[in-house]
Amino acid sequence: MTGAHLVVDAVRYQPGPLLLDDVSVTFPAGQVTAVAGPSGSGKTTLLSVAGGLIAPTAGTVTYDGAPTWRGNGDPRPEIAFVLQVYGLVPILSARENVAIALRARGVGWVDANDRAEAALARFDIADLGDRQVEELSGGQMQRVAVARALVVEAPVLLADEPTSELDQSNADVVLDVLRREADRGAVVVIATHDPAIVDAADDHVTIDEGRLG
Ligand SMILES: Nc1ncnc2c1ncn2[C@@H]1O[C@H](COP(=O)(O)OP(=O)(O)OP(=O)(O)O)[C@@H](O)[C@H]1O
Repeated sequence: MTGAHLVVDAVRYQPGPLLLDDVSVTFPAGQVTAVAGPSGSGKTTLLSVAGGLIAPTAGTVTYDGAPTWRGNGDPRPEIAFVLQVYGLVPILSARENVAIALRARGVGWVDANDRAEAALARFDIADLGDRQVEELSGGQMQRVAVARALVVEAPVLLADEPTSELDQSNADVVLDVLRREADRGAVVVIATHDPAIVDAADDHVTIDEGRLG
């Protein structure tokens, strides 16, 4: 763990409409930071630019001294996401969906499967490992997506509404695991409109109409 911060500096994102307007924020290592704001305020857009999925129109995002945008929308291996639309492969099993995140980072099949199984167990869905993701409920899919992001032990974790489909006890498990990721030194950012998550975070920033408040 490097302990580097994720630094968003004077970012504008304007694919047509102005969606991020002069946003500067540092997401520190070892801390859970909430990005709070109403629906449509720009939380997903900020996480996407911060994590290097889309290029800023102006300004920079850097992690450990290098830009997160690599020119093609492929995130750096140090950055893991829980996306709102999950990004799971519907015809693969829950375990395979988690294991491919490790396979993409060079982990062998046997090890990847074992670690995927353990990650599913953390979220109480080990029994669903063989099920195709398209057969799962929304909340079960969300836990597979969280397990996939967590299993790679990335130093940067960007989670977009990671508990929106979960009941309170499963939401508590996910928040607890994200907290532990920060405790081991990761940058953890959670986009949310849930005041309870904002309260549980170490710090928060507020976004409205693409501007930080
Ligand atoms: N590529 C795009 N082109 C034009 N408008 C866009 C594009 N992407 C997002 N938007 C708009 O930008 C605004 C911010 O969207 P974003 O998804 O970042 O909001 P959000 O805060 O994450 O909302 P929610 O809480 O509903 O997920 C919205 O009005 C959305 O419709």
